[in-house]
Amino acid sequence: MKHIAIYCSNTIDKKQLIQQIEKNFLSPFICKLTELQGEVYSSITIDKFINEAYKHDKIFISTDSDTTFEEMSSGQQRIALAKFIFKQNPDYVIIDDICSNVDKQTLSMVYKLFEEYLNTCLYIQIFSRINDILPYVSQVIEIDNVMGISNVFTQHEFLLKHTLTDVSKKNEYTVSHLLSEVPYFDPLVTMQNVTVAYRTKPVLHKVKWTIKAGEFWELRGPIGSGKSTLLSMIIGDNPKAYGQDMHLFGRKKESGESVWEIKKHIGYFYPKMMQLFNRETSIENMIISGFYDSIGLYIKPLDWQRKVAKEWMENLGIDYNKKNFHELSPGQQRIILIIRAIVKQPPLIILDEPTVGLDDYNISLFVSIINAIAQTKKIAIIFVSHRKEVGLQADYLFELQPTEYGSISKITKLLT
Ligand SMILES: Nc1ncnc2c1ncn2[C@@H]1O[C@H](COP(=O)(O)OP(=O)(O)OP(=O)(O)O)[C@@H](O)[C@H]1O
Repeated sequence: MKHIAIYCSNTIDKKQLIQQIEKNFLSPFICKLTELQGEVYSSITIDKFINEAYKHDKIFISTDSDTTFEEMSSGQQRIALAKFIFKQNPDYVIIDDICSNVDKQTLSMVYKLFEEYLNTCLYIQIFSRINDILPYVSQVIEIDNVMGISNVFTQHEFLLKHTLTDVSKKNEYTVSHLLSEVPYFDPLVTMQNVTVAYRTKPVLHKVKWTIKAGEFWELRGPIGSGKSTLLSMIIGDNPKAYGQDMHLFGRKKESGESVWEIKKHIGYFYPKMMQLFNRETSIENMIISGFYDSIGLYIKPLDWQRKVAKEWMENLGIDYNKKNFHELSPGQQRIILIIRAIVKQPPLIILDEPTVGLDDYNISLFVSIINAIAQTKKIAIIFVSHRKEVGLQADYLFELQPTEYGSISKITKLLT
């Protein structure tokens, strides 16, 4: 079987690309796919199944446990999708962004599963990070930003070209001039013996965490270990936070604060946010909505807010030349949403898997933005990723380690 890969930047609309592939976009290189049975391993498929399940009240992917597909963590959904795909006996699988959302151990399980069908199933990989290329891909097709084929390589030629070119073009920023007064709390967050279970399933066990002003934290843990659960309790979106020993921004939890009072002090990004934007909004308004903690802007922006948004975009060299947020690719949208999280200069920024779907260039852009903010020591950052992003200079590592009672926490000071 001659497996093939498409290398593209994150400006490409993957949904459209997948549709094109299904309609024989690659027919000069592989057999006609329209006559074959195909599946798509992608977060796009996961979102589609979840939407369909809500709309039709129907289960598309059943699970082995009593957790539904929608309730699963993003990594758990990835494995469930991979298993589901091979049960359909596909002739081909389009594999989009194979390394995202899973920890190392789970990724090797996914690799193994794909390797099992290597000789009977055709793989078409879509990737945006050079190191993600699957070893058994023989041909690589590079496409440009308008989905035209710009180069065709063997894997060896492709790797040779990209190791010779410096893909991680270094971006160096200073942002201290963009940050004026950041509200100061000491500490910002404390958690004592936080213990959470969903139905009978323990998730967090006696977790302790103190986050002080200006600290940069990396939060890691295997899939399903409770990272998003923990963050949603800080953000104020999870009812499990009630009854816990938590102090947020100088106040004990449940001392009469509203969710909006908490959100005022936090800028955040989490992957599911991408699905919440269903109105047409300009890029500028999307950034400014960060001042209001709304998703999209529903009132006229003030002049000073427009000025701040413009300064951030200019400082970071963002010129997508398009006015509508929806016209951007998911990768570009992520960068805009990260600026949206920063723009109000909150004392705490929470970024849950912000680099998923970004290409090598935008990862390096992201790393520089975050390092520049961290260096000001004014804003605390919590960054979650299964991948170690080269160059990111966190001060502390907060790890969740699963046990039979739920995940326990471990803190390590990092040497940067
Ligand atoms: N609403 C819910 N109902 C039932 N179980 C849930 C719910 N939300 C989360 N869970 C379960 O809690 C556990 C922790 O999920 P969480 O999303 O916090 O993990 P995570 O560490 O962020 O995982 P990942 O790295 O895969 O994103 C998972 O086993 C998940 O299935």
